[in-house]
Amino acid sequence: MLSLNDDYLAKSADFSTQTIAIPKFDQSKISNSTKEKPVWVHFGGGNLFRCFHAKIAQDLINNHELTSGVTIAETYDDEVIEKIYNAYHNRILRVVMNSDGSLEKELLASVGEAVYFNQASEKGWNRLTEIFTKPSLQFATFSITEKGYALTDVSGALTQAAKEDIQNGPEKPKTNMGAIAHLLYARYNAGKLPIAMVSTDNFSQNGLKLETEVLRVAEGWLKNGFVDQEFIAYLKDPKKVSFPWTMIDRITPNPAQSVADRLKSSGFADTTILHTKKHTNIAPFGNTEKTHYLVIEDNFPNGRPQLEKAGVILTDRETVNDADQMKVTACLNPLHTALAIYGNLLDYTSIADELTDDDLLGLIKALGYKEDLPVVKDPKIINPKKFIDELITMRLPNKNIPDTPQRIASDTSQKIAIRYGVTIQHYLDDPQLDVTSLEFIPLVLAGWCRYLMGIDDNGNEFTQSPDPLLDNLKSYVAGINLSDDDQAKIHQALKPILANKSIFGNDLYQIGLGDIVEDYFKQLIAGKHAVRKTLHETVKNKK
Ligand SMILES: NC(=O)c1ccc[n+]([C@@H]2O[C@H](COP(=O)([O-])OP(=O)(O)OC[C@H]3O[C@@H](n4cnc5c(N)ncnc54)[C@H](O)[C@@H]3O)[C@@H](O)[C@H]2O)c1
Ligand SMILES: O=P(O)(O)OC[C@@H](O)[C@@H](O)[C@H](O)[C@H](O)CO
Repeated sequence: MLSLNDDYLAKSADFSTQTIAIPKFDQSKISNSTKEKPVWVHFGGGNLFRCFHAKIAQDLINNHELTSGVTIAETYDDEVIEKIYNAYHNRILRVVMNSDGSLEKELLASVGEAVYFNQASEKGWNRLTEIFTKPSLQFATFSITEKGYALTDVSGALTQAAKEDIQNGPEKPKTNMGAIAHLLYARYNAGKLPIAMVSTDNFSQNGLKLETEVLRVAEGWLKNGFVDQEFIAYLKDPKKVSFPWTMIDRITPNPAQSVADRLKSSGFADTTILHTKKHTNIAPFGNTEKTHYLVIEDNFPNGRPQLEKAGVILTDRETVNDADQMKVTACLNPLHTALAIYGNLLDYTSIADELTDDDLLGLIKALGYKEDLPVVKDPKIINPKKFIDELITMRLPNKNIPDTPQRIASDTSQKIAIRYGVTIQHYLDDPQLDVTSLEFIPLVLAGWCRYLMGIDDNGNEFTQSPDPLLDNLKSYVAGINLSDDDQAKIHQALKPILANKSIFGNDLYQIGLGDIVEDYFKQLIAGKHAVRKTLHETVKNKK
């Protein structure tokens, strides 16, 4: 059996027999230069990083475009560093799952160092702080999930941790954004060194969000006398600290047992999937799809490697924003979340299987083509109609991709405003359009309220995916039972959810959608199999 920890250069013939591509470089040299002259730090070493960013770095190192590797900084899950990075010499087996059933395998050794960067670990905290004082550091990327940026709670007020960070100053903040502001303060004190801070998380204007939240902490420190105005000026000077916007697209499911089994039977030993206490599902291997897009605003004040040589599109902010709005708010992620919600209610555990269900296929087609596409601005670099066509006909139905509605349903409360709220806002802003003409977005939002009940369409309980607001949201619908048809009771249960601007971007009642969602919800709870019936009738009538 071959292992990730084997000497891949000495055993290159064995790796070749198993059709595993190997690095063209000596990992120890790259690790040393990463430690001495770090260039690229990545926050959140989860599956997306392992399958996408790490491969970009590997291609650049292979082609001598990058002379040091990536430093992983994990702020959240210490098990990931210890049991997945360090235990395997920071290596990754990346598997691309083609639609013809074949697997493309590559051993990635582009991570040079992996650090648990959390105030609970003095060693990791000091090490990353030191890295941020190095002039060689050019940029940091992030894939820490949408909730990783939060400083406020559901009511829009600062969380307790955020208040404490602002109160206690830059030494040892607890929140991610406080910790990032701490690092930038160290970089400022090291000579106002330049850097690009590049969010690659799935939400519109992700760079702006990162910038706003870091500044929120820093300005709190200014007010409390911990930092001077010059630090704020440094953060706001794009020639010193930039926050480029990005669009990232690559369906990267959690590592799947089916892939582990295929690797094992081909003679690869490291296939144990780890489910951490903090709910990260991760393994020595990562599995991803072939299709991918990474579009980044070209604003790197300390320079950058030739990322375009590894397939990254570098462009201006407007084009990034258009591409991102196209993908995240219209042509992919809203369709994904619709499949996640209805997939759970209808007991699906595979996205590819859902695509064989005419009602679900009809739902995402109606959402994408009828309601989202008309308000999408063409980013020019990717054609929106072709993008949906490719998604619906090739990417989602790929049976070789083990993606699940359960993965996509995690943190839905954090994603609704982005995945549906932006389109709703376009309908509100355009005098030619009528927001109350929308049918499928309200059907999905009603489906989400139905999902919060934790009862599937057969009347059985199902396990909901993790979500920071889940307990709170579930409490509102706790008194609702299947077959309830008391409109006042339904209204009382749904009002605190549907009126919440931080979830939807608007109070849905104020814009005329609240009653439409309530109406669908009433149909969806009409009894067992009412979800199927409502979905079928709504989709059928619109074909
Ligand atoms: N997986 C995909 O298909 C995909 C594609 C495009 C974009 N994305 C973006 O990347 C993000 C991560 O996806 P993934 O597949 O790597 O997920 P994952 O579950 O494999 O990894 C999540 C990573 O984020 C960290 N994390 C989780 N909660 C955190 C918190 N509160 N604060 C800081 N770090 C936290 C985890 O420790 C882990 O490193 C997504 O949320 C999304 O924004 C994912
Ligand atoms: O990663 P999340 O949790 O923001 O969303 C789940 C999926 O919709 C997402 O990961 C997609 O697979 C991805 O956006 C495809 O590029």
